[in-house]
Amino acid sequence: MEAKDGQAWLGTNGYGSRREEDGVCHDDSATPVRANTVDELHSLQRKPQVVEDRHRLQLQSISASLASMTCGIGPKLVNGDPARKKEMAGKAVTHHQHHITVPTITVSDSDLKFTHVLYNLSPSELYEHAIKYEKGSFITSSGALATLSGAKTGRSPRDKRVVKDETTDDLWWGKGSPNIEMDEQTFLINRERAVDYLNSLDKVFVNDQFLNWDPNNRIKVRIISARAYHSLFMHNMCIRPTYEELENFGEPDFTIYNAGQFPCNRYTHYMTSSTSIDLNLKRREMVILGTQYAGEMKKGLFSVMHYLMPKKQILSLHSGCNMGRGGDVALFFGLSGTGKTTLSTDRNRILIGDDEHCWSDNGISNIEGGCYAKCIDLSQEKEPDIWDAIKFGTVLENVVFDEHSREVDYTEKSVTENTRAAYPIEYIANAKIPCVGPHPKNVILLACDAFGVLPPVSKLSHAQTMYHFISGYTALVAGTEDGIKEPQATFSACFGAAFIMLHPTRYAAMLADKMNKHGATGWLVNTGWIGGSYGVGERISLAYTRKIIDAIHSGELLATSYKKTDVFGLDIPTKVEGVPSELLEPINTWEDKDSYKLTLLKLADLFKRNFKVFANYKKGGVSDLADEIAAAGPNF
Ligand SMILES: Nc1ncnc2c1ncn2[C@@H]1O[C@H](COP(=O)(O)OP(=O)(O)OP(=O)(O)O)[C@@H](O)[C@H]1O
Ligand SMILES: O=C([O-])CC(=O)C(=O)O
Ligand SMILES: [Ca+2]
Ligand SMILES: [Mn+2]
Repeated sequence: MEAKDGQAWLGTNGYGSRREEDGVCHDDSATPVRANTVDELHSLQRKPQVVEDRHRLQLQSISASLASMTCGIGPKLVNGDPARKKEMAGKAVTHHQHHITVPTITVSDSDLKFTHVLYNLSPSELYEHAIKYEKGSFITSSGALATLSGAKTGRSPRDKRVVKDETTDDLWWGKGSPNIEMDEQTFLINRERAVDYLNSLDKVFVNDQFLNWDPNNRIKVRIISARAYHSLFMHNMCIRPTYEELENFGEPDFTIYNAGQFPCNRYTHYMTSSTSIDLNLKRREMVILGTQYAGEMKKGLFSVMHYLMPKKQILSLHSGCNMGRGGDVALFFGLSGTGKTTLSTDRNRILIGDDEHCWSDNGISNIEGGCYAKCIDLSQEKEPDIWDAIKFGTVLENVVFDEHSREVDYTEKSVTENTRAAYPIEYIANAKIPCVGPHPKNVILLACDAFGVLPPVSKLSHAQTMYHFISGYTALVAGTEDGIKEPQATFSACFGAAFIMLHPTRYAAMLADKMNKHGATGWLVNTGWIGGSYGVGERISLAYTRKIIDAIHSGELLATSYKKTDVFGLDIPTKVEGVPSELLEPINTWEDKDSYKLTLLKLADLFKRNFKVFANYKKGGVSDLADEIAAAGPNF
């Protein structure tokens, strides 16, 4: 048989044939190919890569990002891959191993050592890197990439620092604020430490992606990291650029240097541990040292949006969001673990996003391109859509699985209670792409009340909505923030004090204004305990909470009759379709009524004391509302 230029060999009849010789049947129906070795055969799998000017510009841009502050110019670039030494020829070469959409670039500070830059790799490539090089990375039975985040399995809010300079006067500083100051010089020391670390590696991953589905307010982000896990996580969580968008990406608006495997130097000023997450708004950069928990990148960028968006009169929100078939949009506010992801992911509705949104004059837009679901006790029966999203491409953090079958045991907490799945939003079957929607009709405040005294649902007046939004009460569920081992009552302004950059009243004023203007109704939903506090009672079933949420969406709860509670003065419905009526009033489910009353007063007192600092705050623009809002809290 003859080879025909560049064509695979075909059988004599062009299709392969069956011949009978010596009474033996030879099956040569398989089409032979022109290759003498496995390597040659392998090379036929790939399409040739063309190195274009634009790719050269991208390399230059990445080189500038990775430049040491003290050395001036950025590291030298060559194409290559650490596993393919022969390509380290010291110059840009056209090579056939890679498809054009996944250029592999090499960067170095010295001519002697090269650091390979792996630019916007695909999930398949990132899987291969993770499995080959990162201990604890495995493919689970459903196809997800199981990985370990190391010693930190939750965020470290006490290690967050924000550079204080002339541009950050309007930030929220001081008591209660998440913004712990650092100076520019110290930031540069940590930045240099991260850049030196990254440049010392054989390879780094670079993601160029977008945040915010609102095309007028989109920002370009670059994430430089050392692990395929981090790159795949951000691939899933940020908005993925199309080929054309990537070609025209240009310079990023914000850059993350994730050197999480490497600690900060505790002798450095402002450092109180070996972990540091440093935000510099003027330089538009973030440095991560001493934690590999990927949520730091996600929430670090969220903080940036909480700074940039309000400057444009756009409200940034720690909320989930979904939409009914009729176009009615609901927001789900709540702290970590209260149910934003679980309840916004709803078979009967269209998912706009599970965690971070913007509310502009044009409506709602998701900031992210993916979802980040808690996995503890996940079941196919209770959360079928999240279950189905855990497949090839999904990052599964810190889960425990069977060594042989690779079946995940979602009840296992031995690594952490904060097990997580990060998947692209289109893995949810009824996601809305692009992730935007009209102005919300319902604003649902979720609280996971470990005291068990808040009603499962109440309708809020305007002032009550503001009061509870500013209070941001919940019982923090174990594990999401480092060091918290069991549920405890907590207040977090705007249901996200760890991420907001301005004073809470600034966001509250914007929310009040938007809800007024667009006629949205506020609700308080307790997804926490009934029948007693944590330890005595139990968490309300997800099935009941879903019924309550259904009744809010359908309008059923607007039409029903209400009863006012003591102390908190909440309006509770007397009937909700599918939920036992006695459950709607907490005192009914408590055996020990005296204990209920004491607990109610205890919680009310905690609310009161927490709100004091806000009640007197006049700077934020809600001053005329302040008295009314303060009065909307508990009275006793
Ligand atoms: N009645 C309930 N309502 C909502 N969630 C419940 C309920 N009972 C149990 N859960 C569980 O509580 C958890 C809610 O977590 P979810 O991922 O929705 O939190 P989140 O608000 O999105 O937090 P984060 O901001 O950290 O992502 C899930 O594990 C869910 O299964
Ligand atoms: O940031 C995280 O680790 C998870 C999350 O969504 C939150 O805490 O709100
Ligand atoms: Ca979530
Ligand atoms: Mn969140």
